[in-house]
Amino acid sequence: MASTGADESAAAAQPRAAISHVIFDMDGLLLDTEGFYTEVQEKILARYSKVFDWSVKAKMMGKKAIESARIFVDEFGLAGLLTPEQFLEQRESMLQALFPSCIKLPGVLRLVHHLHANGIPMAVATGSHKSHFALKTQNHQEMFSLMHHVVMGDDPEVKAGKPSPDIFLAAMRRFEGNVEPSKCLVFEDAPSGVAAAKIAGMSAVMVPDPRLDVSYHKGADQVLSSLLDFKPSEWGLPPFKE
Ligand SMILES: O=P(O)(O)OC[C@H](O)CO
Ligand SMILES: [Mg+2]
Repeated sequence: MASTGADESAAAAQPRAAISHVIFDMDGLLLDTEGFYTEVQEKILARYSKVFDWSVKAKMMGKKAIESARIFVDEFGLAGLLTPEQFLEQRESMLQALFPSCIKLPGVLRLVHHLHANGIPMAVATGSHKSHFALKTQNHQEMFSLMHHVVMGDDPEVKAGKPSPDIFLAAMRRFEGNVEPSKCLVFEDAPSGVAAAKIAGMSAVMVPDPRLDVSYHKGADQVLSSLLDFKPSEWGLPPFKE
């Protein structure tokens, strides 16, 4: 159930941190796109009589395309049968057909509108590259227009993908004023994303897929089953009013 202002009064007394800026991951956090990656990977694996495995997906999530492609080939024992580049080529048309139909995850709109209405600057930091970002967000323009900026995986400042802190530090630097990492709260679904946020010196709320083993939750400051469970006042942010 959605939290109320009354529910949050105790948390507000002693927040976990004094957050002033919020950075959202996109795939699997704002938008329900991770299932598309899984579906396509299963199809490609079937061509080689291999079976999808969540422990490999856990390593691929959140990374730049070529980084996750290398993990896919290595971890599924496809070296010699398929190169990372061929994997990306094989999946491309399937992903392009699926991305435009993606929907927002539960609680996303409520939280984004709430933070925007309260003047909390927000950004997106996604491992996704420009062309995939455009396909995924084409039906969600209104929400993304509320973000101060977006940093993508193919941005020149993002030398390495998550768990490198590059993308979150770039996102932080592009806010107005001098923003400290300790004032930034990152929302992530991927283990590599949580690690990147923590290495950057930020707080991390993880909203993992329930199929991800709990051992991957470690490192997150808070783990929620849905953004509907997020209580802003626990982080020094204005509480929900409804
Ligand atoms: O989770 P994101 O938004 O960093 O995206 C990364 C990949 O595109 C999908 O795992
Ligand atoms: Mg993600």
